[in-house]
Amino acid sequence: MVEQAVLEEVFGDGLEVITRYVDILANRGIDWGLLGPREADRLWDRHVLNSVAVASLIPAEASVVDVGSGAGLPGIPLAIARPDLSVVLLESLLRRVTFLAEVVAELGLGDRVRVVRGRAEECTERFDVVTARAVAPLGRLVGWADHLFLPSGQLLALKGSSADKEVAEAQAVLRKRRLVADVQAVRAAASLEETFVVRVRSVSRETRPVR
Ligand SMILES: C[S@@+](CC[C@H](N)C(=O)[O-])C[C@H]1O[C@@H](n2cnc3c(N)ncnc32)[C@H](O)[C@@H]1O
Repeated sequence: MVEQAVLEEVFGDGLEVITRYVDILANRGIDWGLLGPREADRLWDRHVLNSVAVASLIPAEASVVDVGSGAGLPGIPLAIARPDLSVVLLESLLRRVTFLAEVVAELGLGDRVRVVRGRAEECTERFDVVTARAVAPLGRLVGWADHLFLPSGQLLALKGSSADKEVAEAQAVLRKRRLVADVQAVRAAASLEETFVVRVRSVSRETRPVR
């Protein structure tokens, strides 16, 4: 069980809202089949805090699109932990979009969080940051979503222990698209276990001269 003090450190004024979200996941999320029944006991650490670990890589006031958001991970915990962000939850399946729209309204996040139904490949908006968790292997994900981030932006794929292997396997796709990837170790709070995020950026951004 995660200590209350850690949750306060991570979510600050958003603690009551994230607690309501976890309660929704534990009930409606499982009833609707969006999460397996065995996830009920590990929602905080395996899902919510794992999602928020990526926050340290996201610049202030960024626009974020969470591709394949499912039940709202990582997009909803990120939006609650980081009130400076504006977040689009992009999801292709109608049932999940219906769930997301209900939850965003109930949690009062509608001014900063927008739910969009569609496939990443077909989305024409651009964002500072693309997030994705448990959506597709890195090479395929990059093919679907690299047009979604601005030239100065980045794609952050929450990959955990498979991060290095996925980067190695995606090298051909990355080179072809003039992208570079590195693996960042992140954690939601100093006392929590680290996880690994693949950060994908454009080569031109990496080599741009510093003025
Ligand atoms: C395994 S779920 C993961 C959901 C959530 N990100 C999580 O970590 O729990 C993958 C989700 O991605 C969605 N998805 C798959 N391909 C997609 C695409 N090309 N564009 C948008 N959503 C997609 C699926 O409908 C599904 O909800």
